[in-house]
Amino acid sequence: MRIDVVSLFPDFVRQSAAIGVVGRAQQRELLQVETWNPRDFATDNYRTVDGRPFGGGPGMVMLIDPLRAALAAIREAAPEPVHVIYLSPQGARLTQKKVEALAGMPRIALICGRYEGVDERLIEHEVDEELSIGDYVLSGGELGAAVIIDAVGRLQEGALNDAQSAQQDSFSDGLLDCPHYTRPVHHDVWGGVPEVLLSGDHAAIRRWRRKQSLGRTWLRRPDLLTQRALDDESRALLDEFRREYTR
Ligand SMILES: NC(=O)c1ccc(NCc2ccccc2N2CCOCC2)nc1
Repeated sequence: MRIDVVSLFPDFVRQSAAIGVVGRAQQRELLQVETWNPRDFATDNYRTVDGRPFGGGPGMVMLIDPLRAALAAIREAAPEPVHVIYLSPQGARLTQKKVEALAGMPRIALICGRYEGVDERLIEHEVDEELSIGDYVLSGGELGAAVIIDAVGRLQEGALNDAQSAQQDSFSDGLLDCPHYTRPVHHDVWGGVPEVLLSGDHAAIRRWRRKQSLGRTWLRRPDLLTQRALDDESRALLDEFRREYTR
């Protein structure tokens, strides 16, 4: 999968994508991240990329043409069609479901706005999808781009090892994760570890973990539960958790 990023701060995007699982996915050529600076496509001597807003008001707006020229170069750089995404507070909330859809695409381009954003005509004519990583304001779209690169990059076939993809499974079915423990089995300040995890009874451990995921989702994010039907076994486990919890 190829991801092209339009940003006035290409180093930030490149460096954040060069570490960890995503960096390794790039080394293995499971993922390719390229950055494009609109300033390199500005035609005036001052390499201008922003303009004063029509209608007045504070701040500046990113000009159409440097962004349009960067997108043309991106399209030119490889044959596959490009799905163009604009990161902004006005976008649809990014979810794991959306991440999985994006991860299946051959190419996406991410436009990172700075200043007060970009000229609306660029969005109308060049952007396929506007996405937000959450209901808060950032100084630029680059952190959103880094989030998408990570979430999508780690889903590329072969990016995660077996342990990591197992971890992925517990999240990807729309529930919160269960608690995790490691040594010491008894911490002198914070006590012990749930007995079942030391039992070696793998069926019971699986059951306990599923029950914890369901219970935590019910306690912390009940909205996630309304979005998915539970099978009979899960329903029974959650009822058991709820009975124990309210006792
Ligand atoms: N939630 C998100 O995904 C998110 C994304 C970007 C972003 N900022 C860059 C930006 C991009 C587009 C439009 C406006 C702006 N902003 C510029 C600075 O002023 C506020 C508006 N902020 C939050």
